[in-house]
Amino acid sequence: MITITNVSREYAARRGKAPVLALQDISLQIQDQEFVVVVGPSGCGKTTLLNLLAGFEQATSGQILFDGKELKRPGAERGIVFQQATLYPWLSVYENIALGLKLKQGRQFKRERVHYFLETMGLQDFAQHPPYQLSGGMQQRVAIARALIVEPKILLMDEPFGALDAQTRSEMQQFLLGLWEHIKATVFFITHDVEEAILLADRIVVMTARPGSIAQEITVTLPRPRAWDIALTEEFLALKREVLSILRPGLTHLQTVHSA
Ligand SMILES: Nc1ncnc2c1ncn2[C@@H]1O[C@H](COP(=O)(O)OP(=O)(O)OP(=O)(O)O)[C@@H](O)[C@H]1O
Repeated sequence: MITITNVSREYAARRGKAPVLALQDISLQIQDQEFVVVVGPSGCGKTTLLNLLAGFEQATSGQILFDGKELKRPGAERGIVFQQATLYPWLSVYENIALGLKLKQGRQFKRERVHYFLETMGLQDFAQHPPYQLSGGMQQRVAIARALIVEPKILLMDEPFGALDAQTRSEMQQFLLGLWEHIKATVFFITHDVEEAILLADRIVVMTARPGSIAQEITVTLPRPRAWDIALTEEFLALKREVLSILRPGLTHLQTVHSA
């Protein structure tokens, strides 16, 4: 479990600019195997929060506990997937996935693990290809495999499908849902896309504009497994309206006036 208590993060003043308070007084608990999605306006501190959980940055005040221990630096129990797949172009898909495994774990073990993930990700025919020969969605699958191969307890995902076209994005959402049912790791996922948030999440954390704080937490009780057409249900639309009314209160008001 991750417990974030009264966390704030200020970036120091730079080149004559005032300091930036990116996050203000964030308190949040993330349960084991929960799928938590953070949505919020641009610049509200979503990536800053993820970087704190990754251990890339330190809170200015407050505390983050991971299974009761203070979280201060990166660790193998936290896998990270960014918007760009950030793969090594001179290594094959196989080698990119194998990167996280240590040599001392033995060749046989390594080979089996990589093959397991190649299969799970539907990449078995591309093992020896360099990543730039793969589509964007496939490259992200390699990045997810690379993060998962060390069996992290939590997967931190920063807009992982943000750079993909709509069709591939939808496929990757379904893929991630299936994978998550299977691996049952905790997922902490950042997105701009409200529909993506509702489709994936057990709980949506809606943030305010900068300085980012938590506007509301919304539990998503839609049944699982979920397919894309759940977005057509009344329950889904009600959730969408709820999230949008927090993110863009003016817009929801206009829609109401228009449909009246
Ligand atoms: N290293 C830094 N130094 C100074 N300011 C920073 C730094 N990193 C982020 N910021 C500022 O902190 C605020 C929060 O940034 P952050 O990237 O966390 O927001 P975000 O919600 O992820 O944004 P987006 O949705 O656009 O990706 C922004 O105003 C940003 O300019």
